[in-house]
Amino acid sequence: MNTLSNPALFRQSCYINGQWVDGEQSLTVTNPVDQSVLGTVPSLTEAQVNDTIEQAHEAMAGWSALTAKERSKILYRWFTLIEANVDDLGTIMTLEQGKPLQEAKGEIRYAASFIEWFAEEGKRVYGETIPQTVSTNRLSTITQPIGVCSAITPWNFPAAMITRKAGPALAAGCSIIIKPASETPFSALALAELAAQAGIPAGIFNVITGDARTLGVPLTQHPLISKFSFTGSTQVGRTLYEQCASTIKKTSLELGGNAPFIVFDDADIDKAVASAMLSKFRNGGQTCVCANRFYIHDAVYDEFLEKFTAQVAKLCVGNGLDQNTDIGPMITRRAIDSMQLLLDDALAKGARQLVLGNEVEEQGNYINPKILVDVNDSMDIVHEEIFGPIATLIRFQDEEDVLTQANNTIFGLAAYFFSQDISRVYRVAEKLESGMVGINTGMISNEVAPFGGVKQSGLGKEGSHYGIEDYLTVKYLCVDIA
Ligand SMILES: NC(=O)C1=CN([C@@H]2O[C@H](COP(=O)(O)OP(=O)(O)OC[C@H]3O[C@@H](n4cnc5c(N)ncnc54)[C@H](OP(=O)(O)O)[C@@H]3O)[C@@H](O)[C@H]2O)C=CC1
Ligand SMILES: O=C(O)CCCC(=O)O
Repeated sequence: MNTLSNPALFRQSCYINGQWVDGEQSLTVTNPVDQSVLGTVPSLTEAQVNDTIEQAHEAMAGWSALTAKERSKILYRWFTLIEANVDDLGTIMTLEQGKPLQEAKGEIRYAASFIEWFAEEGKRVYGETIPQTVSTNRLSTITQPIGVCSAITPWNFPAAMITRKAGPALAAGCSIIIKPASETPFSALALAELAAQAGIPAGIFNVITGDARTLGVPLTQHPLISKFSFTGSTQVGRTLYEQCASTIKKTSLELGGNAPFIVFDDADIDKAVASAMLSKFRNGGQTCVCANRFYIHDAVYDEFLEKFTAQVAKLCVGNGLDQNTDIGPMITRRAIDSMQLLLDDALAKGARQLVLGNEVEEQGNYINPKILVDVNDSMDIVHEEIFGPIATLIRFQDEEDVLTQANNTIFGLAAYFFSQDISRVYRVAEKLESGMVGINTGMISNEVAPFGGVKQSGLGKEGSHYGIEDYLTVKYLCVDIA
């Protein structure tokens, strides 16, 4: 981290109640490029987490008493500081997460956009008046901050998944405690440093690190936590949802996906190919909204495959700090091992892997982009989240049939399709079982639109004007004026 222009952003302590706090034990954080040690972070005890929650609860009284406009000004300062430090924050992210530097800086801007958006949106939280049912009654609602919030976030978007939760929480008047993924805590701690510089009061934005199970228990079960938000795997989401049940917490879950990417015979193929590249290979394929299964109409299959293969063959695998790199290292060796199991299963069941000609030696956490053809529904790779740079192609002929295949999954996060027929656009968009649909585009994420899934991809919406609702309660007031 000695290349940072602002070394204060590299913090190796937790940020709790306005203080930098250490633990008796620590976790080591490594660079996925070569497993070299970047630094350590504390491994907190459950007792330290309980103290953090109590302090966040006390701090919330002052923060929620500010006007929305006062909170907005402070959040706006945080946004400005994040943008001003994009180079250093991007470097920290590339070093701990692996994604190419330009992509990392893009994520920092994306992360900042949630703070800016909710700084504004916090000022537009309204109650309402309701026509009475008894003439002497006056009925209305007020909205109030829900209380202390907790969040557990993943390594694939180490900054944006934090601000997408902290932005609305703070704008609503809540305090929040974040547990980032153990692979990528430094991006979270750098955000905490900037939160402090922005003047966010002590106890309102807290970042804690340590063993996931130890920290997860109080974050999901402490009675003073009112709302829990999680982004990560469906498997862990299920466990945390169960843990939240014991104290009936309001819960948002943004879990795994298995996005279909359908190219109809009336599609603009060049556009579909360009979008496929974005959707499949963003963050090396380690994104919950990445295309996981490509369904290509028989009539355009050969054209799509030829053009797609030509583009994939240009991708460069390497260190994210190198300017030419398109795909950095995967986050862990374990991630590659899981992909290998899916590949082996698919190849054993008749899939073919194309030779692209740009392959590098697959050592450490590096994996080449791959295209599999002759893929079918019997293969695990069609049903599980790949989370890596492997594109699987399936031919189809019939719209109804491809919809049945696309919907044949427990997941329902994102779906994409390409068609220039307006009737088909509405017909297919309405029938796809997913929370988000990209139509003639492979990029759907931004701060102004509701991000979230259906089925076992999760609960709730993040970003957009819906995103703040999860951090508010609606209180109904009934006044008898007789
Ligand atoms: N929807 C999405 O965006 C994501 C989906 N995934 C999917 O999950 C797969 C596995 O990735 P993985 O990193 O293991 O994802 P996880 O779901 O295990 O990790 C996400 C977050 O949950 C935490 N966590 C894990 N187990 C517990 C627990 N028992 N109690 C409390 N917190 C917990 C992790 O902490 P710690 O890091 O300390 O273990 C991390 O902060 C990926 O291959 C991908 O398919 C992964 C990440 C994001
Ligand atoms: O994969 C994820 O969980 C983060 C989604 C990134 C995005 O907002 O597009």
